[in-house]
Amino acid sequence: MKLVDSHGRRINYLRLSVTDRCNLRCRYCMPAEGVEMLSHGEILSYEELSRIARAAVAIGIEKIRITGGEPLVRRGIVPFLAGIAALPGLRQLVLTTNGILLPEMAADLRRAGVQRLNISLDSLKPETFRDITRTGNVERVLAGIDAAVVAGFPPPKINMVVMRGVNDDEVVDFARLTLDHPYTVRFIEYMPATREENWQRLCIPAQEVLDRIAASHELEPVERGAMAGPSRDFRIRGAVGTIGVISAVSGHFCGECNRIRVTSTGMAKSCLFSDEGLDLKPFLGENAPPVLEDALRRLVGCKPARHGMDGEKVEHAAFSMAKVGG
Ligand SMILES: Nc1nc2c(ncn2[C@@H]2O[C@H](COP(=O)(O)OP(=O)(O)OP(=O)(O)O)[C@@H](O)[C@H]2O)c(=O)[nH]1
Ligand SMILES: C[S@@+](CC[C@H](N)C(=O)[O-])C[C@H]1O[C@@H](n2cnc3c(N)ncnc32)[C@H](O)[C@@H]1O
Ligand code: SF4
Ligand code: SF4
Repeated sequence: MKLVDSHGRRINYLRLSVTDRCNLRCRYCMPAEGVEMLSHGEILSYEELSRIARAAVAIGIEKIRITGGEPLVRRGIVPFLAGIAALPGLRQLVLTTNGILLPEMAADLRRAGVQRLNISLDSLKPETFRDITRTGNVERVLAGIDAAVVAGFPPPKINMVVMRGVNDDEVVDFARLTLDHPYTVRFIEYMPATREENWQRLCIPAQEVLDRIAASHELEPVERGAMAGPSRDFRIRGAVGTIGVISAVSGHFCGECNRIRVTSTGMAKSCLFSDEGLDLKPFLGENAPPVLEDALRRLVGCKPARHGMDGEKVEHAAFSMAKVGG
């Protein structure tokens, strides 16, 4: 079954957030203190999240990405993932993580049926990494990447949010990782989720990132795979891995958007930057699959054509990336 929105875009990808909690405190995602965590009662149970996933697949979703907060900090995540992986009709179950818990969990995730991992890593320098994440140890993430490969995952996608004056001096180092590792390293434009003053100062346009790499390495475009996300991909000539840019702010990719989101409290969002969500909680009763499916179809029906951001202005209300799941 094909799910198409009112702008003619095929919607086949659900980003499902399972928690707002996290074992890091990245500066661009969470404030240092005073983060209001949701209570257990507010967070959907695994049974409820599974019902949403089932309904989504029933109406045409083929790829589910589990995100958070940090999805691996929620207790019981492995059996939940195994249940989602077994949904008939689902073609891809993938997960985005900060990698901190992968050394212990990678093998179990693979056994549960997760097909691919995207791992966030913003610096290879221990001090810069700690500064960005406020608490993190980069060695844990590097060990997590190794553990994922040993567990049999395909080479991970590594997500780096590029911030001027913070970690942009490492762009070429990250790109060079792909010379002898089969990773896909993706450079993400910093997004003004919280609408902070002077966000433009931090945000480096994807084209500038590409130009910096191209100054010392020849880049060739790479074809987009089926159900590809927003990344535009390239290869340094002769490299075993690839690089990608996610130009969330500048050259936006909304025309090819294929996704919807559901937060861990059951708020469905038709766009990352939508101010309104559709509360799915009233539709989560045990005997309500058709109502839930209808609600998700309605959500797809009101998906906006694009976000209201450009390099100068921001139209959305401030929101927490950790609550929405990126
Ligand atoms: N503006 C915008 N940014 C997005 C969207 N989807 C993902 N991103 C951002 O892209 C970055 C990487 O996201 P991932 O969780 O790795 O997911 P993805 O890029 O869809 O992954 P693939 O399916 O592997 O291509 C994060 O910073 C996300 O916030 C989107 O629909 N709109
Ligand atoms: C919210 S996190 C959730 C999953 C997991 N905790 C992680 O960090 O990979 C999902 C993605 O959103 C990205 N993200 C969060 N805040 C962002 C921002 N302000 N601009 C760009 N990307 C952001 C993160 O770098 C990460 O790749
Ligand atoms: S980006 Fe991911 S790891 Fe960093 S604080 Fe947000 S949820 Fe946690
Ligand atoms: S900003 Fe909204 S419409 Fe654009 S790609 Fe992201 S979710 Fe889709």
